[in-house]
Amino acid sequence: MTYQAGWIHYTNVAPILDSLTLPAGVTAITGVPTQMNAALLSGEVDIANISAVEFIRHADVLEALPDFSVAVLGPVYSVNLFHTVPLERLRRVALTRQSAMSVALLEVLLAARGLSPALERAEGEAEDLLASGYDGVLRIGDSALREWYRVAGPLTPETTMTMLPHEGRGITVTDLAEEWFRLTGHPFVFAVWAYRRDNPPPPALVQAMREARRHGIGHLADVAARHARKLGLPERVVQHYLWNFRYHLEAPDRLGLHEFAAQAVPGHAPLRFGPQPEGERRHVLSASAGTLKP
Ligand SMILES: C=C(O[C@@H]1C=C(C(=O)O)C=C[C@H]1O)C(=O)O
Repeated sequence: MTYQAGWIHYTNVAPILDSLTLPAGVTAITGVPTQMNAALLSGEVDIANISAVEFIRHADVLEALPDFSVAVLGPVYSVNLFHTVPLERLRRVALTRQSAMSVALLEVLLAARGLSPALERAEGEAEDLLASGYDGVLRIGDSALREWYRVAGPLTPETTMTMLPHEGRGITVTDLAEEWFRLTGHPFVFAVWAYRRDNPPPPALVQAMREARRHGIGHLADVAARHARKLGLPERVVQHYLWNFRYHLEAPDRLGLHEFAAQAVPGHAPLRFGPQPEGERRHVLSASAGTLKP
C-alpha cells in the first residue's frame, strides 16, 4: 500500500516542497486548496497541506503535524481583496473557487466591521471582474501575488516591499492577513499539514519534509530566483514574499490559529497535533541566516 500525499503547490510552499524527495512507498499528487481539502476528507489522499479552516471544521477526525504551517505575521501579499470602493461600500464581491481559507477569513473580517456584501463565486482576472460589475474580488496564491504587484509595484532600489502602496490603477488592495494582524495582533495560519488521525504519515516522510524545509529555507535566495522567473516577478519581490512566511507552526502561530478557530468555527472539536519532534527547534531560527541577498 502506498501512502498518498496531496500537495497544494503554490509558490509559498516551494521552500518545503521543491527539494523534497519522497521516501519509498509515498507518492504525491498536486491541486488547488479546495481540491486537496476534499481529497483528504474523501480518503483519496492521506496527507495534505490543507486550508487551516478545513482542519478546524474536521478536527474530530483530523490531526496536524505539530511543526508545519504556512503562516504570516502581518501582510502575506497573496491573499488579497482587490476593490474599487471603500470596504464599507462594498456591495458585490467575487470569491475564488480555489480557496476555503481566504473566504472564511474574509467573512470574519467583514463581520468584525459589521459589513455584509453579497459574496459570489466567480473566476477570472481581478481587473476584468472589477470592470464587469463586481466592486470587490478575492484572489489567492500566485495569481494574487502577481496582481498585487501590478497594482502596488514597481519596487525600486530605494523602496522595500513594506513601503509599497496599497493602491494603484484605481484599485485598492486589502491584504487579509494584514487586516487579521490589525484586528488581533496574531499571526494568521493559512495551511497546516493534516492527515486522518487513524492514518498518520510514515516517519520517513515527515523526516524528509523537515530536511527539505531546512534545505529550502537555507537556500531561499535560490528558491526565490527560480520562482521569480516562473512568476515573471523581480527576485527581490519573491525573496521577501518567501522570507516572510512562518513555516514551523510555532507558539504564536498556534495562538492565531486558535483565535481564528474560535471566531470562524464556534463549537469546533479540540485541535489535535502530532508529537513535537526532539531537537528540531534548534535549527529553526538560524536556518536562513546568511542566505538572503540584500
Ligand atoms: C497564503 C496562501 O496560502 C494558501 C491558501 C489556502 C486557502 O486559501 O485555502 C490554502 C493553503 C495555503 O497554502 C496563498 O496561497 O496565497
